[in-house]
Amino acid sequence: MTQPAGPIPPLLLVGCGQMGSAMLAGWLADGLAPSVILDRHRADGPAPHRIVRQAADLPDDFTPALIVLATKPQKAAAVIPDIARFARRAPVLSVMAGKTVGGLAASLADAGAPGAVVIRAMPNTPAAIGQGMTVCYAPPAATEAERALCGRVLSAVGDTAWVEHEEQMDAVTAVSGSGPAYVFLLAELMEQAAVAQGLPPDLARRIARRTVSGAGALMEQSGVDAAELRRRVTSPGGTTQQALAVLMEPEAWPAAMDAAIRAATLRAHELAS
Ligand SMILES: NC(=O)c1ccc[n+]([C@@H]2O[C@H](COP(=O)([O-])OP(=O)(O)OC[C@H]3O[C@@H](n4cnc5c(N)ncnc54)[C@H](OP(=O)(O)O)[C@@H]3O)[C@@H](O)[C@H]2O)c1
Ligand code: PRO
Repeated sequence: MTQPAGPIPPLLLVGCGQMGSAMLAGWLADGLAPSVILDRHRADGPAPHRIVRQAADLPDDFTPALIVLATKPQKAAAVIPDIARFARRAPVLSVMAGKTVGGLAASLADAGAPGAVVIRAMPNTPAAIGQGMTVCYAPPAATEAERALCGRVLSAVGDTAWVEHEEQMDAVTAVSGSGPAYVFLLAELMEQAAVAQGLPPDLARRIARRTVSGAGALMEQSGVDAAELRRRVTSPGGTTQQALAVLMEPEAWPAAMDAAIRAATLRAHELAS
């Protein structure tokens, strides 16, 4: 789908915690039209954007191009009545894990916004530096213009993809939504193991971080398959082969990653209700 060019249209960002502020950083870097950030913790924000602590501070005729819902899924029931009056005029883009389009639309209808358009997206925190991965789902009722609007907003913070089946969003959440945490854990564990081998902590931290970020950048820039890049590091009879024999045992990383993604997918499904 071709993304419209030009500035990112005015948003109402509801919830500006870890994910909301990561997206906001990316939007600010890409030229965000004057927008409103609704979050009870932020005291100030970058001009010309307006920070409000509560939805009641916004006038009834306030009409953003898009409402981005970035509170915890557990806060959905509390926040929806706050935004329903704006959702009568603007589509809602939810980044909440688990919460379904149908469930959110029903809650909005109960709160006075029948027929509100809800589109789902699952971004990740590298959005803060324009390196995010966001997967989106739009119900059949969403118009092409509404899809394009969400695509424009999300492509400002990285790569985007769409799924046809909403159920797939749970596995997406487990892989790319939560995924940065798995990569950061890898850096943590490599650092700890380096210290255990007698390296000074500062050097251990530096080489672990740089190895993870450098490998990620190489994978991105080369476009070569991860498995082939792995093979290029693995000299026959060398050190990597010894390490991979441990990690690639079926009961080691393959089983652990499969179980982890399964557990996260299940949790995303549970968060729907
Ligand atoms: N973190 C990630 O990597 C990530 C990735 C993809 C998607 N997500 C999704 O993004 C959403 C936010 O996650 P997060 O990690 O950013 O959570 P977070 O850091 O807790 O941010 C949510 C923010 O929204 C505020 N908030 C809650 N209710 C509000 C209300 N009624 N009015 C105004 N502000 C309100 C919260 O304040 P209080 O703390 O006072 O409630 C908090 O500042 C979740 O649904 C999550 O599934 C997160
Ligand atoms: N952070 C959210 C969670 O842990 C959703 C994906 C990443 O539930």
